[in-house]
Amino acid sequence: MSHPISSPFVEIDRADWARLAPHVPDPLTEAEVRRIRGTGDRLELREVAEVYLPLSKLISLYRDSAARLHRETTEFLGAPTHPTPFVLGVAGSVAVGKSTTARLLKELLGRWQGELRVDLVTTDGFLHPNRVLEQRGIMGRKGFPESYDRRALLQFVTRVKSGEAEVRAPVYSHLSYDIVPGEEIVVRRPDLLIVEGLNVLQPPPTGSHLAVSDLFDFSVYVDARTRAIREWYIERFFTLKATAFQDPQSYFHRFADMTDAQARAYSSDIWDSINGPNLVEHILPTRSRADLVLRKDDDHTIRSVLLRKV
Ligand SMILES: Nc1ncnc2c1ncn2[C@@H]1O[C@H](COP(=O)(O)OP(=O)(O)O)[C@@H](O)[C@H]1O
Ligand SMILES: CC(C)(COP(=O)(O)O)[C@@H](O)C(=O)NCCC(=O)O
Repeated sequence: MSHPISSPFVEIDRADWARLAPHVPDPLTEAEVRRIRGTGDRLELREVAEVYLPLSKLISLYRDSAARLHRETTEFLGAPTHPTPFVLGVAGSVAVGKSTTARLLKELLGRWQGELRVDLVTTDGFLHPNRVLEQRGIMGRKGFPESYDRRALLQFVTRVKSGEAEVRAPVYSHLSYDIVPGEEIVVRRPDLLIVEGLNVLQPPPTGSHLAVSDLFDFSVYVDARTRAIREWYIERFFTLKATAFQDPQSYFHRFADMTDAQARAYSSDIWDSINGPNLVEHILPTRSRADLVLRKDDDHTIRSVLLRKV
């Protein structure tokens, strides 16, 4: 008789998790929460206090432990070694709210123990430019593992993790729907690097030995029901249609004057042909590789936290 695979996580109900919150008076202002909150997300100050403060505390425990291990290893080797940045991965579907989570953690962790230098990099900068995607006939697979220059991403994180003084990453624009030629972000030996993207928890592709997730000291997967994320994607499309798409520079400007029926049909189609299949085939299977899962309800609020059994 085969046994069901038991979960690698313990699930902690939001109310129990909130009791672990350290006392931090006014961690962020309303204006800061508004600035951090992505289009369509419902992040509230209450969620910052109840969910993200305990999470920041936990991540800082992992960071302290990594620093201690580093000190002890240096002592053991009897040779000085430089401390390396702590690397945090944030994964999840398109439209699940990963970028809000990543921006919020950057803000909270940066203020946690004095002034920590935290840098945030999104993996869209490592997408192949549209020109290459077109050449390879994979424009309809933007966001799938093969649409990224995975080697360049791995090299980037390896160089940051190994303490290089200055490491550069390319930049993607949702406005032009492409890599921005000549633009880059520069990472200079941060204390902590956050790497956010759909595919950051992928195992190494066949023939490679290492994946970017092998360099993570901690990882968070933002999770919700697939049906709910589909609705969030479509709702966000409507909001973007009324805002970002109105910009004549936007790649999506041609959709700015769509009727509601056309917008629903078009965004459902993108979801059903690209983002939905990518979630089911590639992203969801990586959830169990995370150290922690934030599970959202259909109204976007975080319902529970799943923590890897240690
Ligand atoms: N076409 C677009 N135009 C402008 N902003 C966009 C567009 N698509 C997505 N965004 C923004 O880009 C960010 C990342 O979106 P996404 O990759 O879907 O991840 P998530 O919703 O999990 O943060 C979000 O803040 C979203 O609002
Ligand atoms: C740019 C993205 C692939 C996300 O990139 P990430 O930063 O997660 O690597 C995604 O937001 C996207 O634009 N997907 C293409 C399909 C669509 O237009 O929704």
